[in-house]
Amino acid sequence: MKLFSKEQIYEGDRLTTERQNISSTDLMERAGTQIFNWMHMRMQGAQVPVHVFCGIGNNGGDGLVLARHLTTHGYNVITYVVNYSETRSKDFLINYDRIKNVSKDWPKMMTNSANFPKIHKDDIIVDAVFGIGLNRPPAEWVAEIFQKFRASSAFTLSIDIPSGLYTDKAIANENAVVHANYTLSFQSPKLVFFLPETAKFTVQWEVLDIGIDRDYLVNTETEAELISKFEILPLYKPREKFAHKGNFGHALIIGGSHGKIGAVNLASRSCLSSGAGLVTAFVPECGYHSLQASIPEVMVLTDKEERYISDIKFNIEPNAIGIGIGLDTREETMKALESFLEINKNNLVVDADGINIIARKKSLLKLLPPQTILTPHPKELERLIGKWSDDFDKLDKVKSLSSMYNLIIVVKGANTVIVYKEKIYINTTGNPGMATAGTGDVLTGIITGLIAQGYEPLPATLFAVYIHGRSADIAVEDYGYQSLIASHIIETIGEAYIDLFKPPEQTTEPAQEQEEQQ
Ligand SMILES: NC(=O)C1=CN([C@@H]2O[C@H](COP(=O)(O)OP(=O)(O)OC[C@H]3O[C@@H](n4cnc5c(N)ncnc54)[C@H](O)[C@@H]3O)[C@@H](O)[C@H]2O)[C@@H](O)CC1
Ligand SMILES: Nc1ncnc2c1ncn2[C@@H]1O[C@H](COP(=O)(O)OP(=O)(O)O)[C@@H](O)[C@H]1O
Ligand SMILES: [K+]
Repeated sequence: MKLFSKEQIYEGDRLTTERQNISSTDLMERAGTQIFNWMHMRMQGAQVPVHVFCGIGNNGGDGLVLARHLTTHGYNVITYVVNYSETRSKDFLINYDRIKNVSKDWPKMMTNSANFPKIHKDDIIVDAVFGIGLNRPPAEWVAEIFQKFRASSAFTLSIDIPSGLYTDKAIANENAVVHANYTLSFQSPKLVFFLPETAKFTVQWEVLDIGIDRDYLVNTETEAELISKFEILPLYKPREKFAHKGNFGHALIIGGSHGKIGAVNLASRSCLSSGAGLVTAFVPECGYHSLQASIPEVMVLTDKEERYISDIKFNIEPNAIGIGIGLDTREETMKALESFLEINKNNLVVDADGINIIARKKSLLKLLPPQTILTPHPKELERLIGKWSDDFDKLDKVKSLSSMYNLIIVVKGANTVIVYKEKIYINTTGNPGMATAGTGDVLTGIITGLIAQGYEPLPATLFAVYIHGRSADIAVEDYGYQSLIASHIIETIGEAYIDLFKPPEQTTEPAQEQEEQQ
């Protein structure tokens, strides 16, 4: 699913009115009516007090349309205008007149937080104060109103975006943002719903279709894209009946040191389970027996050193190499990695200590082959790009590193973000059960396995991140967040593949729940 920028959304609105020959007021009517339909379907006329707080722009206009329909359908609705500016939008004013025609209870004007009404925790708050037009911090009294929403504990439904969030930059003050239980977003979810610092402002979100011009939606390239089954399924490479293991490539996993051979075990097993034809592990001598005994399917090559890797030499011709897991960062291993990179021409996935070594010696970056994949967790990323001031700054820094060295960078975490040059892909699978040792090693194995069997680096990365999270989502059903371990994720890779071909359970766009609330 494309994530449109604020400018693209405004342009889509404008083009829609032009091509469908409707006014912006008509489009607002559609938007507000969609919100009303959504509430009406769920409330079925219930007389719970609904407090609709409207700003003075078009987001407020949506709120007024909603309040009018709620009123005419007999709901118990109280409407407020949070009068933060005298510059009211045209469509706000039109709808302000329209609501006055259907009710004797005109919207209550608020110019400070002192006249905030009493709101019971079982009431409903609709937040239509700011939409995507927010361009500077809300006034202090408006922020106080947002805090009063929260203090009331009433269910809070935000229209389009929780008020106080920008679409394209970080917030300055967490207290000046509405904490929504649910956000109904027009046409496309907003990027900030997925970033660590701002995802928490809405527990769930859902997209409402307001009939924006189809051609525009289909043909407009966005900088960000949400990755779910719909995007992944077309990347899948089916197997032919007469295929043999030679068709699915040879993957090489290089890593391990004394006490960290398990990382190579996990990556090699997940590499096999992702479908690679052959998998070889290259480890220090101490890893030989445990690997041979525990995964008979994997071939093992060893370094001459017992406890660490000192010289990466092999007599096979792999199609893809995953390197760095459990590797250690001692001097000898750093040198071995550098010598290897100087001669390597293979597709590479670099993880863990592989990244730490590169972060220590940045000149190694230029030795990486085109479209090398780096899979840093937050600490490794910080070593690589330095500290960032906020999520947007982080993404900018990752994009410039990716562009400068032609790298695919997997920023791991809840909603893993894959960055390639200026484009970002946000994964939708995965859960907090994955915050456990070794799950990153599993991801490295899957990406390497997919490249080995013929996937191009970028599709391989998207596919792997999706499947890795999906496997964990399947496994967590049996194990729960606490007892899920990396090996369980490997065991469910098969089910995650099969799941790709199951029809979706819901026909409409499901609501998306932020993980922290589960
Ligand atoms: N453009 C359209 O045709 C449609 C717009 N829609 C709604 O319109 C919203 C965007 O509306 P607007 O562009 O009017 O913007 P908002 O309603 O988000 O904000 C209103 C205006 O307040 C001003 N402002 C921004 N930050 C402020 C601050 N901190 N203090 C005081 N004033 C501030 C800005 O001039 C801004 O335009 C969307 O989020 C969506 O809800 C929907 O009705 C669908 C159709
Ligand atoms: N809260 C979370 N929600 C979803 N995915 C998560 C969460 N925490 C961690 N993960 C995923 O688990 C993996 C952890 O990788 P990493 O930190 O490298 O683990 P390790 O180094 O132990 O192998 C990443 O793929 C990351 O995206
Ligand atoms: K809002």
